[in-house]
Amino acid sequence: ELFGAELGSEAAYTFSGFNGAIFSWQGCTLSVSGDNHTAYVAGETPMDSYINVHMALQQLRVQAHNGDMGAAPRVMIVGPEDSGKTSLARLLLNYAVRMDQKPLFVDLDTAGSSMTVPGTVSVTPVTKTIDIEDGFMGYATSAAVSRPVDLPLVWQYGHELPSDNPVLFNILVDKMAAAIDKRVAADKTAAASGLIVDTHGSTDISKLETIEHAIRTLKINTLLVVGNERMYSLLSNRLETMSQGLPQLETTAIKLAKSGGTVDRDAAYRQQQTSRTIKQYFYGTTREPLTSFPTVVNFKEISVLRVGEDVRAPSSTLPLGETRKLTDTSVFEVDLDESLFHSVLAVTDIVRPADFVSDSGAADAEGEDATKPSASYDWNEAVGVQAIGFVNVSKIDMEKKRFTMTSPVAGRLPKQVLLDGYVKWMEVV
Ligand SMILES: Nc1ncnc2c1ncn2[C@@H]1O[C@H](COP(=O)(O)OP(=O)(O)OP(=O)(O)O)[C@@H](O)[C@H]1O
Repeated sequence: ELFGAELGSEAAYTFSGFNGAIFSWQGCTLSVSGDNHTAYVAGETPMDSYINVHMALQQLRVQAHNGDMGAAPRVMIVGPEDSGKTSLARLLLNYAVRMDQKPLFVDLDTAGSSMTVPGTVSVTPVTKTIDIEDGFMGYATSAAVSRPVDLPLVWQYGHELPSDNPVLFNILVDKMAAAIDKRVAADKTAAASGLIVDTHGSTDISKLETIEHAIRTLKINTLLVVGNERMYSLLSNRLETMSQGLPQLETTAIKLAKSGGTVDRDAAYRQQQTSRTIKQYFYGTTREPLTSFPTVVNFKEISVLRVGEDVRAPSSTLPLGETRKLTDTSVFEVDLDESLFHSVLAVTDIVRPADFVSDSGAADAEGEDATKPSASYDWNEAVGVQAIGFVNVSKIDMEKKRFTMTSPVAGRLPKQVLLDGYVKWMEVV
């Protein structure tokens, strides 16, 4: 198995830019070939404890299928960076699917989004095992091609870490919880199968307020703490305090060991993986390629918004003694200029008034504060709006005041209001 998905015997699989562990319950012979690989046989594995967790979750699902809906496992995985949280989520999802369950995968790992571009949060119904070679993006791509009901629901957060803008992050989790409630009300199997929530890696207890909010909002009943004793102990205490204020919240924390094989990724490796994920969003995977199309858009046809403090104006640039007032959910109209080059923007379904004249005015606003809120229109509906897709700004013509945007959907941009993100991506031909 690879993270819970069964490998075929005598089958060949191709991996690139990937680390992982192949596990066998009975032993097997593997033939490995290719460049730059480090293949070894591990002596120790936490797989026994992982399968025990799966069996316990499965029992809860059976209870839920038998009518005790409150038992449905709502699992959140937390732990330090590179402790194997996403891999454990993948394993638990795969085991659930192999037992005919339909869990929801909630991705709160904003910097390392698995199913779509980074800087987002998403929820995806998982009805098939996660692609062995192409992972979560392979799952999302095949959903885009042939199973639209399994496509993720995505919200553009636009910042790297949950702690960058906790107010906005919590609003998005609330929106997501409402979408999940709707989904599980309409699908009993999904409701009983529960959720698996992946989170951003952190051990900084002072930054765990977003985790606590998500535990409450997503009604998490099982908290898996991977690879950090101290975090387990602190969170167990916090859960006790939280349940005093919220008696209906019963969350059990379980401590799990990190797999010895997990790889500590440096910034360059993470960057490479981010770039690969974005490329797969626009161009699919080797087995399921997608086509992206360039679309030319005039500045006056679109508005690009940003929710929360603008990253281009750091606090360090303020006059001495002045502090920035965090206006976490203020909506800013971003100036249309070269700073948007290579940006990955979310397409929203916000309708711009027909007579709207953008005050971002591109070069006209030169020298002005790029973060000034738009005076001409109240964009508040942009807070917590769902992303219906993403485009990449691949060219900017300042003279003719137009962008070329790459989009996996052909034709004109369907809507004119876009949300800025934090990632930049340059297509390398
Ligand atoms: N048992 C294993 N053997 C080898 N590689 C592994 C194993 N488990 C995970 N990995 C690899 O280690 C890296 C980190 O794992 P993973 O992404 O699951 O960690 P994470 O805790 O989710 O990270 P993040 O800090 O992004 O939240 C990934 O490249 C993953 O493919």
